[in-house]
Amino acid sequence: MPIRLSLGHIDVYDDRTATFAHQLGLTGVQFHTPNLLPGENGHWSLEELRALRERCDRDGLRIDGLENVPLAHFWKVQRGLPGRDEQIENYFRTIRNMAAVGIDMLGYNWLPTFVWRTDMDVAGRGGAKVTAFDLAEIGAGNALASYRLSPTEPLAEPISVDRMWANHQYFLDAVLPVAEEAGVRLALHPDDPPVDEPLGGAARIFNTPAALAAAHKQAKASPAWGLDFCLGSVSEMGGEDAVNEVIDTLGPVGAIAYVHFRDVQGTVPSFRECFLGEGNYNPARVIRRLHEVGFDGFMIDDHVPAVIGDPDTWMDISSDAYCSRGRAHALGYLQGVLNGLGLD
Ligand SMILES: O=C(O)[C@@H](O)[C@@H](O)[C@H](O)[C@H](O)CO
Repeated sequence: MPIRLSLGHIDVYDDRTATFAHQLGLTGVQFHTPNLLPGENGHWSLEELRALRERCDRDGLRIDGLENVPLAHFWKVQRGLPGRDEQIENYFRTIRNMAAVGIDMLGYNWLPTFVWRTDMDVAGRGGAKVTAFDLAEIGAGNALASYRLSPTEPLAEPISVDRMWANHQYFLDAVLPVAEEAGVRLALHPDDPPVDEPLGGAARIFNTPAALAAAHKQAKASPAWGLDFCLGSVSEMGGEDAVNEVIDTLGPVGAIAYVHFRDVQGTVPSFRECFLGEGNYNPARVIRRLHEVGFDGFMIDDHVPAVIGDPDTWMDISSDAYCSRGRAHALGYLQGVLNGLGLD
C-alpha cells in the first residue's frame, strides 16, 4: 500500500469532521484521545470502541489509528508509581478491545508533563497564529498547562533520566507481548519539545535521533513497536539532518509506524511552528526519503497554523476550530507533493 494521508489528531469527531475529511478527499481518520472514547473505567471499552468503529464505517472512513489514551489511564505508568501494574492491566484491555474492532495502531508519548510551549499566540507568516517554545521562558510555566492532556497535578518528585528509561523498559516488557498477540502496534511519539532540561520536573529522554533508536532497542525490535514519527518534534531536535538520521536509522528496519507531518522554524532551545514548506526541512525531500526506505504507512497533519478566519490553533479542540483553513492548506500541500512525486 502506498504512503497515504489520513485526517489526524482528531479530538472531537462529529458530522463536520467527517464532512471535512470527505471534502478534502481523505478516506482515513486518526484520533487523539477523542471525545467519543471517554474511557471512564480506566481503559477503552469494547462498547465505545465498537461504537466509534461503526460510526466511522457509516461515515465511510477508515480508522488508521488512535493516539494517547486518557492521562488517567497512563500517568502512573509514565511516572513509575505504585498502581502502574493496574494501569498496565487496563492497557492490555484497551489493546485487546482495539484488536477486537479492527483498530491496530496506538500512539503513545513518554511525557509525564506532556507537551510544552511558551507562547500559544505568535505571529507566523502573514500574521497567521502559531505556537512557539523558548527554553529561556519556561520560568513562566507551560503555556499549554490548561490543555486537556496536560497534567493538573504537579509531580510529587522529580523523575530522573534513568528512571524515565527504566519506566519505559518496564512498560514495553509488559505490553509488547500482549500487543504482538493482539496484532496492535504501539507507536512512540518523540518528546516535544526535545530538550535536555526537565520540564515540570520530568526528564526528557526521547529528544535525539539516537534516543529514538535506543527506544527501538528497548523494544527488542518487536513488530508491535514503532515510531510515531513526528517530523515537527524531530525537526525541533536538529532540522532536516535530524529527520534524515531518523529515517535512515529506523526506516530500513520498518520501525516507522506513521508520520505526524508538521514543521518548525528554529530548533531547541527556541523554535516556532510554521506552515509546511517554510520550515527546517523540505517536505518533498523527506517524503521521497521515506518512500526510498520503504515506508508505506499513513501520514497525518498535526498542529497547524491558524490563518485569517480560523478560530484558533490547537488549544481549541472544537470541530469548528479543527476543520480549519490552516489544516486544509497542510493537507492540500501534502496531496500536491505526493502527486508530484507520483506517490498518490
Ligand atoms: O507534536 C506534538 O506535540 C503533538 O503531536 C502532540 O499534540 C500529541 O499529543 C503527541 O501525541 C504528543 O503527546
